[in-house]
Amino acid sequence: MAGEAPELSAQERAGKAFPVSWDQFHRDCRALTWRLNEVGPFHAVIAITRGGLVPAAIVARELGVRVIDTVCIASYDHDKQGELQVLKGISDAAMKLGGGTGKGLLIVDDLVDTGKTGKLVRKMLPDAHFATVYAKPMGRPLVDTFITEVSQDTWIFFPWDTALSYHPPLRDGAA
Ligand SMILES: O=P(O)(O)OC[C@H]1O[C@H](OP(=O)(O)OP(=O)(O)O)[C@H](O)[C@@H]1O
Ligand SMILES: O=c1[nH]c(=O)c2nc[nH]c2[nH]1
Ligand SMILES: [Mg+2]
Repeated sequence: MAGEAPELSAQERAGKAFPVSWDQFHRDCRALTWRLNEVGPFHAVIAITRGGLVPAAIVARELGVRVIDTVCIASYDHDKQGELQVLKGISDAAMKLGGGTGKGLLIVDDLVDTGKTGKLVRKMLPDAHFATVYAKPMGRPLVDTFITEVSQDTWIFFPWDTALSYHPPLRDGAA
């Protein structure tokens, strides 16, 4: 409608940017594994796709876990969160390994923001251990282990979503 302010995306509302390089992400995933190594062993890793696939591969490699399953959830369309859609649930084989409740399973995602995604997966596997690399305050209570907390008004830019580009000098008004 004319005169109405356009709705801001989650990224625009966030305001602050936290860009993460591949190198930094790999290091943070390794740091996460150091913590998880004290908690395991785990029968399987469950990656929340798609963002959880990259940390799940690194964590599983470091922990020596070879059984990996996915739970496929779509919510953010680029940077706007809509209704959560479970596109693929946890496999029967992984469910069996976790005794039906997720005991001994490790859920991995790249981050928790509002916690909506994490809450849904926790409902599926209440006894699983939930690990993320990054956590914002709203989602933090849902996570058992994470590495870095960023403020709620920060948008994390992952290396698989970004590319190197020219940045104007601060003097010319760059943020
Ligand atoms: O705590 P929440 O507010 O629910 O947000 C966190 C979720 O959002 C992102 O996934 P997204 O839905 O963008 O899908 P993707 O992993 O396929 O990029 C991220 O990877 C988490 O899974
Ligand atoms: O790339 C992303 N960065 C974020 O901070 C975020 N929060 C929810 N979903 C997200 N995706
Ligand atoms: Mg995700």
